[in-house]
Amino acid sequence: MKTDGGTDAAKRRAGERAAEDVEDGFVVGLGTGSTTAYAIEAIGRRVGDGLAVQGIPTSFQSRKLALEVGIPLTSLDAVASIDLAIDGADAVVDAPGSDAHGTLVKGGGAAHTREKLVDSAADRFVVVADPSKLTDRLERSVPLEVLPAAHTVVADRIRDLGGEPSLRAAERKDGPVVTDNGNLVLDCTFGEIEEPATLADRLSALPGVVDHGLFVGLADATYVGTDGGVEVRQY
Ligand SMILES: O=C(CO)[C@H](O)[C@H](O)COP(=O)(O)O
Repeated sequence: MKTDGGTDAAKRRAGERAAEDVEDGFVVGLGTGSTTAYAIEAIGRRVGDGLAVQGIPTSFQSRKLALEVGIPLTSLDAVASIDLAIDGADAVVDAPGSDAHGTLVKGGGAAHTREKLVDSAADRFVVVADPSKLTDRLERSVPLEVLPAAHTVVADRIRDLGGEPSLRAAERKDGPVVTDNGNLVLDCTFGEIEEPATLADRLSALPGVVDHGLFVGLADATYVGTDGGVEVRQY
């Protein structure tokens, strides 16, 4: 799960900076991916030093890591609120002055449905990223988690919307990626996405789509790890 060189150091800085925001007694949403993993490890170290927190994982991967580093876990239906969610992103729109500023594309790890559920339920949602994730133009493909029975129908609707869908293939298994929820993933390219909020509404309206990887208006801040430290974008 580790990446190399500067990017890995930047991810670590961002993740560890976000972990500093966790306060005693917090319920914390634990996102998925290599950048969030640094936050989870840092929270685990603070738990070892006596910090009392409860984590809500967003995937099998983040649950496994949280258990390994000693973070007590709970679930969304067992808490009244989530104080802070920390999560990574595949793309972060960095265009101050634009309506899309702070929009995310997530789901590179096929965990975006549970990530959106937890991140949107949190009082504060902090994105952790390295500089390669920042973009002023949103051109990245958007993952859709779809019911298995719906993948061909949804693919047709995506083409109707001007997109090009591709069923995500598993790397070390014949056949497709199957999400933690037992569904499939369609990665959909739309060229440049000029109005992410409009596209997000259209994708949400498609029968058979469980959720999509566009996160519009959800992030409160992005912590960007850099060579020398961490830059903070507040939204
Ligand atoms: O959305 C995600 C998983 O579904 C991840 O947060 C996203 O892919 C970023 O991962 P990484 O921190 O490894 O670059």
